[in-house]
Amino acid sequence: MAKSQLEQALTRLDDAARYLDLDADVLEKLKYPRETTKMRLMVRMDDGSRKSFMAWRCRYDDTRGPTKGGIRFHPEATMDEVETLAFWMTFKCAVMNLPYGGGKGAVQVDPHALSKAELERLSRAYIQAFANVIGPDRDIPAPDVYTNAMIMGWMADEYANIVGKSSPAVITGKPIALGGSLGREDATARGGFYLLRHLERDLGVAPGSTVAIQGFGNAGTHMARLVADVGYRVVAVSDSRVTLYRREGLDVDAVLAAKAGGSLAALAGRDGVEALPPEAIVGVDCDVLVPAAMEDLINAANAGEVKARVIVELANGPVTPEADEILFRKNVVVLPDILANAGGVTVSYYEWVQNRQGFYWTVSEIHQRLRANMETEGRAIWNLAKEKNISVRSAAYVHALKRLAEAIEAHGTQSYFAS
Ligand SMILES: NC(=O)C1=CN([C@@H]2O[C@H](COP(=O)(O)OP(=O)(O)OC[C@H]3O[C@@H](n4cnc5c(N)ncnc54)[C@H](OP(=O)(O)O)[C@@H]3O)[C@@H](O)[C@H]2O)C=CC1
Ligand SMILES: O=C(O)CCC(=O)C(=O)O
Repeated sequence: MAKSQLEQALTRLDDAARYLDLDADVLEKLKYPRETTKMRLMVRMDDGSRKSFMAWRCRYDDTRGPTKGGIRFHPEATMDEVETLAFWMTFKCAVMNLPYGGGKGAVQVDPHALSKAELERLSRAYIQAFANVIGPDRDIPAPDVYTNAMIMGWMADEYANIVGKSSPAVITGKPIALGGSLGREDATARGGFYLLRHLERDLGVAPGSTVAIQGFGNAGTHMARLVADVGYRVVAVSDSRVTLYRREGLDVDAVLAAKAGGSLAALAGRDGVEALPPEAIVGVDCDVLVPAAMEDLINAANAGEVKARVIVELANGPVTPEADEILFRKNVVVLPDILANAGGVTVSYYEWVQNRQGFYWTVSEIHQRLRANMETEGRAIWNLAKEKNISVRSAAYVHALKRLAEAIEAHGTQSYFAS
């Protein structure tokens, strides 16, 4: 029988455990999600009918603090996917030494098929359903695929209505007007960008190197702008419909404008821009490939096509464990999701801290802190990978697992956290 997504993800835990002398309790604790709540949301449509949508929230592990992680609105969302994403959040928060465990949520819906009012009712229904699961000290959602600051604003408002008081620290990635943090909007890309720049010499890339970006939403668009601004050449970008490719480099401003105008394809054929199928981005000739969309993009079937020397995983889980082995043998360096896209949750943490203290930082303070955090954890993981001759992903898991194990043990052997 084929492995579930979570079973596949757990192979990374087993791999990391080989490098540490762990108490068996630690692995037993981390092998299963602590709590997954499943609810069917009933939402009134504009035409007066009611439609139902399956929704989940998983709190995978709260050993190191309240669970933290985004909410995804996607037609193919499943409980297995939510639990896997929550497992990754557990390790991501530990990689960055944030005082959080891992969580994630999703609604199985195509949000593009809803009107704005329907989307708002769906977002509020999610909070009505999960109000007892989430909370500023229990479980703190944020944006993910096909959710954004506007949706987080509606959700924070609904939570405030339910608990009868303003409670901004319950959700991060909010609009600035509702206590959102400066710098959260591009934080996922910026974290990956700071990591890439810090490791340039080790990786053998620099401004002038070529970049291909898969997925052109929050993570992908900001990454395109950041790398182009310092002189990297963005040769390809893709979304769910098309890959645009130009060997000499794309005009990033024009690409951003085309996407904002509704369709990347509008640029096809202009100035030598080629339009290819979305999946063609994997084999594009480039130095740095940046997956910024969904899981399993690079798998056993297409890993051999990768021409990039470096992969920066802004997406969660874009490389399967089988593909990881193929890439490692090909000397392709993968900067793994739990490190490379951790800028998002790190600035979410800053937002939560600012909400709790009621005092807000400037955007340059946010950028400075984020850069320092990415460089500290990134360097430690890079050095560990070199020292043990293992992949950067394995090193990131070992780095996080050490912290998780210490916390599990510190709770005491009779604690429910460790029992
Ligand atoms: N937002 C955040 O703060 C964080 C996000 N991430 C991860 O980054 C990734 C992207 O998230 P985010 O940018 O927020 O999401 P967005 O919803 O903003 O953008 C998603 C992008 O992915 C594209 N896409 C969706 N399905 C496919 C597909 N099958 N093939 C190619 N492209 C596809 C979409 O295409 P189209 O535009 O055509 O719909 C869109 O451009 C996800 O893995 C997410 O979990 C990780 C950390 C934090
Ligand atoms: O900002 C956050 O809290 C979580 C972001 C997220 O869902 C992720 O890192 O995958």
